[in-house]
Amino acid sequence: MQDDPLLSVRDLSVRFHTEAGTVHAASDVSFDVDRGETVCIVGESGSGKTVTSEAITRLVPQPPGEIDAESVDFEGEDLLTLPEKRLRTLRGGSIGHVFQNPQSTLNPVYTVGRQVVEAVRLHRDVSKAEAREIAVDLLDRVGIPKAGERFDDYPHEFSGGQTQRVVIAIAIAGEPDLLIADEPTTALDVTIQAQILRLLRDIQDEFGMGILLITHDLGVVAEVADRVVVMYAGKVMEQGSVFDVFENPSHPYTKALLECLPGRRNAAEGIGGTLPDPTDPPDGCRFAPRCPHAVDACREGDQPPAVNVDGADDHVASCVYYQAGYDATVVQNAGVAVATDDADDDTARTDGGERDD
Ligand SMILES: Nc1ncnc2c1ncn2[C@@H]1O[C@H](COP(=O)(O)OP(=O)(O)OP(=O)(O)O)[C@@H](O)[C@H]1O
Ligand code: NI
Repeated sequence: MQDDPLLSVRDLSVRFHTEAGTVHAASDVSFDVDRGETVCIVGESGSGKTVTSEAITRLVPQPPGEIDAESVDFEGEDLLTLPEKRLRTLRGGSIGHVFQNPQSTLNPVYTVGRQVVEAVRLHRDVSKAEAREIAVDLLDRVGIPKAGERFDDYPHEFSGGQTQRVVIAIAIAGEPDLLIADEPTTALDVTIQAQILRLLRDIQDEFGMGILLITHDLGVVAEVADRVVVMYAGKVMEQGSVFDVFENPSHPYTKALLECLPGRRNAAEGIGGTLPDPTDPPDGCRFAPRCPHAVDACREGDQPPAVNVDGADDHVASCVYYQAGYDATVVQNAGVAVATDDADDDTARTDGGERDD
């Protein structure tokens, strides 16, 4: 018997009604996050990662936003139709959220300790003194040295890496089952970045929570993901286990992204062209205008359905070439597979998603 996923998102779409027109920020996005699992949403800037993650708990302001979905199921409740009051209990409680801009999470006029205490008391019925104890413990656990002494310091007295640790402490204050972390390491240098990723992993091991991690950095994905959702221009292009997606990238967009990794063919140039206008996305596959393999069928109708690309039934790509009557080898054999025969270049290779510590 298999447990239901912790989070199950089906056909989630987010539009913004603006003076310039309707922005199609995310369209028919579907994925699951299991308990204890890390799912990464990856894609270029503007592909709809943040909007998707914030729509899960309906944080996208409506209006100008408009969220719809078949369902957004979290622990048996449909977040899409849940009363706002219940949703507020879940936010910061069962669902922790680390926002893309950590500075905006902390209020500069209150001490860090007070803000962690507030997060604790919001979701746990404890006295002030107990909350303080829990807060110090949380700060300690996320690696703030001498947490008790730092308790009454203000946010500006913390470095970027420490600020991110505090933000994570606040996000886990409610002992979440799901942690949504939006580019949690982007602003940090590589050493600190590695520490923060390790911290998230340690917390996950301890609490068994599911993590939805948003990043544009494939290096981060290789480091932490169990599964990967590749987004482009608001649509899911490909998804599968980290092993399948890195070893057998199947959508031309995923291949193009991987070719931009350090040491790869397009490391310097990046993917040619730009994202389509989100108020007027192209017909057919949204990547077609930049795709070297695009044929007429790629420019017609809707985004191609997600179809199984190999034996693994959870590895799917939304590409015309995997449909009956097309020769999938045209896209499968192109690109990354031939780009590297350099054994040193293992940036994109992972050990099948296994953790190496
Ligand atoms: N409040 C808003 N009003 C109008 N358009 C918006 C709004 N918020 C986001 N968008 C648009 O939605 C699209 C997706 O944005 P989103 O922030 O989700 O991208 P992202 O993948 O998170 O990018 P980044 O890597 O830069 O964080 C973009 O075209 C963006 O301009
Ligand atoms: Ni974002």
